[in-house]
Amino acid sequence: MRVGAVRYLNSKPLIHGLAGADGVDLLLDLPSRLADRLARRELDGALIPTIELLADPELMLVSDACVASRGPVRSVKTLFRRPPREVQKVALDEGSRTSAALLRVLLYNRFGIRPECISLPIGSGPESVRADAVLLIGDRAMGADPGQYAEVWDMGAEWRAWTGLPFVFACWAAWSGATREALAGVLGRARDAGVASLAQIAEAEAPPLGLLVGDALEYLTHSLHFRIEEEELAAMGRFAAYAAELGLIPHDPNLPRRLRTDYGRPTANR
Ligand SMILES: C=C(O[C@@H]1C=C(C(=O)O)C=C[C@H]1O)C(=O)O
Repeated sequence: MRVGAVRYLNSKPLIHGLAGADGVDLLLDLPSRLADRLARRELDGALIPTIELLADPELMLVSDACVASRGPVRSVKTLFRRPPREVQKVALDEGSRTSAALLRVLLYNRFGIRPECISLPIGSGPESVRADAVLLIGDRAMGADPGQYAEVWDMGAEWRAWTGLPFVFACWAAWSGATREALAGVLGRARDAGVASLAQIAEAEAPPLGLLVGDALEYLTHSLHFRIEEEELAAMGRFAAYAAELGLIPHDPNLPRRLRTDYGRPTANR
């Protein structure tokens, strides 16, 4: 099976051990590109930005393994050059879909703002764009220097403060129930093995990213949450409702069915 996953530090615990898994052909890319590849059916399943799953009535959640946070996430930030309530133009990290939608949802609901949106290419830093705010995700967001900005939002913390809920940034999705049956167990086991090996992952991954091992371990252990539980499901539903209200995705009355996580049981009665 062709499976795509995000290459950031945040998803290493989900794919630790997956490369060697039987029948899994693993490909790593940016979250936004994985969503496009899954849409073109080049992949059977992929770890994609949550908003892409919420937006497509044919996609199904495949596993309860995810990239979420229950408070500050540290690797998804909006850097404001002027106060948030004055923002007119935002630059959105090319790798992001979900956090891009999250920023628009928060600006609209808190300040009634629908900003002009431009893309911040992967190879370009925040200083390269003229915008009132810049959204950065992934490893490069962790190192962003807050000193030179009017305000910095940690997007996990902002969502939590506003809704009281966790936030699910990325999750596994597939087109068919058959793929879901085949992948659910593999992905869940890979996550369990990864979460049991966070120290080892931090040690291997931190140096090339210019992070201290302790810092990377703290991020993987405390900032991130790798399992979709009741609260995460509620958060996905709430986020879908806000995004639909803003016209970013269609409203899908079947969403709860697509987000079921009672995998591994016979499909007949679903
Ligand atoms: C937590 C993060 O979540 C990422 C954010 C995504 C998005 O905004 O679309 C997609 C995948 C996640 O890996 C991060 O970038 O650090």
